[in-house]
Amino acid sequence: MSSPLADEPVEPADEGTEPLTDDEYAEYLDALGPAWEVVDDHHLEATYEFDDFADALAFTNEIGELAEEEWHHPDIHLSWGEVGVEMWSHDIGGLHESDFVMAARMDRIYDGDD
Ligand SMILES: C[C@H](O)[C@H](O)[C@H]1CNC2=NC(N)=NC(=O)C2=N1
Repeated sequence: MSSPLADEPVEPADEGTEPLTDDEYAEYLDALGPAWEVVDDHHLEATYEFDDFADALAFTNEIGELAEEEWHHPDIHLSWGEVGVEMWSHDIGGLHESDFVMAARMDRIYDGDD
């Protein structure tokens, strides 16, 4: 079941915006699925599991299309049966609401609800 966050627009941070603090991002993290964690108060991380490389590659391509549509891009590590994702706002050097929306959108694709 994906998060209502996935229905929010992806509105990347304006230049000069401060990254979210742990208190500020807590509500967004709570709204995401259990796959996601915040690392070093800097980025979101998740690992999605698949039956084989072909399925992992297909998912990689789907989230790549999402990233291009929204012009907000994850770092993706593609392996046999696994896709590792890191999500943060490079322009501000940390986390923004748009990163949590993207994470929820990726969950929705993984869950097949998209
Ligand atoms: C130059 C280009 O607009 C920027 O690099 C955009 C593209 N995609 C992006 N993706 C992410 N995750 N963070 C950014 O700051 C970002 N900025």
